[in-house]
Amino acid sequence: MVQADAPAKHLWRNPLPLVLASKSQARRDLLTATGLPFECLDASIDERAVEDPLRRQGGQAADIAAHLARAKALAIGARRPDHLVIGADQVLSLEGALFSKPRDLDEAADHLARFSGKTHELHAALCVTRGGRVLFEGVPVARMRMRVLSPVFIKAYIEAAGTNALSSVGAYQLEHLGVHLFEEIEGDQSTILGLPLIPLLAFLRDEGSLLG
Ligand SMILES: Nc1nc2c(ncn2[C@@H]2O[C@H](COP(=O)(O)OP(=O)(O)OP(=O)(O)O)[C@@H](O)[C@H]2O)c(=O)[nH]1
Repeated sequence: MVQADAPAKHLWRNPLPLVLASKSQARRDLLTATGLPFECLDASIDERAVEDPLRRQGGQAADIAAHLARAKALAIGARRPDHLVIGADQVLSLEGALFSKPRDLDEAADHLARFSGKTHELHAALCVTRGGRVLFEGVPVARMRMRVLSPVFIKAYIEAAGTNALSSVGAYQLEHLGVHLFEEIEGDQSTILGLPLIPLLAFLRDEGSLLG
């Protein structure tokens, strides 16, 4: 699916649209907001196969996220060798412990109880490739200070959020009910939602595909 009527297509200097290697609705919405023409393809890589060995070797959150973002971009790049392909991945870290998306609502509640009253980091890796070559990589970080959550609140929040709590790495969607969870946030909204747009657009301007 290519965004045919991209509102900012007049800013786009590349004859080919961008490709977003992602099944994430949040990432698709973020790239749509830029108004640039793009196609979405799900990389469908086995993230655990990439992540588990790195975790066993003591890999840090930023390194793991960067490996996964690169793997997604390169996997789709093999199908779109002439396009600029964007891969992204997010890893949450709390006091050295790494968290992926919760598998069920009980685990989502457990994650929130562990995050309660503490500051966790969201490492949002971005990778842009073309023709099998990595052209840009970055891992901006957001710092999320969560307020102290009572068990009663966590239960009510999970009931209200429902399965939306399973679609994001921190069991929250900041632009929806997740905003109730925080005391202070340090970082760009697009970094928190999983696709750091500021560094992406800066790269595209430097590379010449986007009008500067
Ligand atoms: N809507 C929303 N999504 C968030 C938020 N924080 C993190 N996410 C999403 O959480 C998901 C993190 O999981 P990943 O493994 O990086 O990505 P994914 O969902 O598997 O999607 P792929 O890009 O196809 O790998 C991404 O889809 C992020 O967009 C948020 O505050 N709001």
